[in-house]
Amino acid sequence: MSETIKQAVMEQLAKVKGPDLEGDLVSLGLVSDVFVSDGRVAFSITVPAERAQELEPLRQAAEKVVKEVPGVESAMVALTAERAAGSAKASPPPARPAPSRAQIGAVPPPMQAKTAAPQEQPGPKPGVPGVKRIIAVASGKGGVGKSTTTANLALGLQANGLKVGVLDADIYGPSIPRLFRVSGRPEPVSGRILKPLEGYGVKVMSMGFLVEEETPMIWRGPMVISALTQMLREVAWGELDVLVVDMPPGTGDAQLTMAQQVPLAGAVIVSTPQDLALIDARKGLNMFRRVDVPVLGIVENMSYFLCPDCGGRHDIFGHGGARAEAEKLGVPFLGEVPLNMQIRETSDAGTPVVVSDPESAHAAIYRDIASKVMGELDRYGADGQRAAPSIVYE
Ligand SMILES: Nc1ncnc2c1ncn2[C@@H]1O[C@H](COP(=O)(O)OP(=O)(O)OP(=O)(O)O)[C@@H](O)[C@H]1O
Repeated sequence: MSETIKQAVMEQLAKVKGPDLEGDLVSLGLVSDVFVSDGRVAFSITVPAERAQELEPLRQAAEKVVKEVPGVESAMVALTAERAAGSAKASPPPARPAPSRAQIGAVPPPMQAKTAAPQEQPGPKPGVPGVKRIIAVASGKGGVGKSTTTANLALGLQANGLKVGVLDADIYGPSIPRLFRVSGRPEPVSGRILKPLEGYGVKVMSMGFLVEEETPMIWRGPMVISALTQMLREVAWGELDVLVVDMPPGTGDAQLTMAQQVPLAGAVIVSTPQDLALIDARKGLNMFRRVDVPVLGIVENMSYFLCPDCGGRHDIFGHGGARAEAEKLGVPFLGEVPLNMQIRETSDAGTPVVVSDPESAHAAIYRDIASKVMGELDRYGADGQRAAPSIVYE
């Protein structure tokens, strides 16, 4: 069945003209392997990185024709950049005679990824040697302070005596390099294995190290998943008590597949108190429950505003929503972080408050959240499977 669909998909794609309206996507060799699973189709089209935005209509056209194939329920089409080996910049794709595996744009040769089918196989998830626990920090939508929380939580765990690493999987806007003030390219230690960079004693690996800043964030779907698995498994993490994964915001297919493929011991959901963010947070919660990953709790970020002038506390976003929601949903409430200039300035300057002002009340809040996360982790096995809640709330 899936072979028939695959063939029909290729036939449809052969009707779509290439980026310069010469030839078609298939004969130009721009289509990656096509993955088919339960009516879900995923593939990528290779384009020059600098033309990604301009070629969005091409992506949409390909998606549209593929959805017309009988038996196809959804199509995940990604534009990926191809680059010359050893070069950081994407180069125009050479015409190829036949469809070939697409390469991940801007990934240096040791990281070049094989494509992987999203959601095709849950299978056993092997752990990462030396890493005791992997946890995800997620948010239902962007801009809620997920990366700021990831960085300060990781540093809080370290302040509580743990050996910690951070894997920045937020491909849409990797902010971990900035938060830890680390840059450069990870060097290979042996073969394909890369050495993570280090900031404030925390080992850090990020998609941001592997792409040029100006490279459009066009990595989506299956490409991203395989890059993520390689960042997990082809990085010399060494001995870690906890590896904290900063997930991309949202609850789409890419996030679900990540949640499925990474051997997670648990997930922390970051939300602002607004209703909308909470609805999104609830979606995030359900996403992890669907794949049997325990939700370790919810952090309410930008919970309230302490006025530096009058000293008054202002619940500008209607504080308390996340605590009530957590109680309703039966997940731990990990703490509330105020909307605060110091948190913002220290994050944006790459000196998160837990390290730059450890005596401050804000640093204490993050350490407390870290302690609660540790307490929750103790309740589950390293694979997060034992005693994972199975109820999905709608
Ligand atoms: N508690 C806070 N008080 C003040 N500013 C904050 C707080 N938390 C985060 N910020 C600021 O909000 C902005 C967004 O934060 P951050 O990048 O952590 O969010 P995010 O959810 O990871 O965003 P994205 O989804 O876009 O990656 C940053 O400028 C950060 O400094």
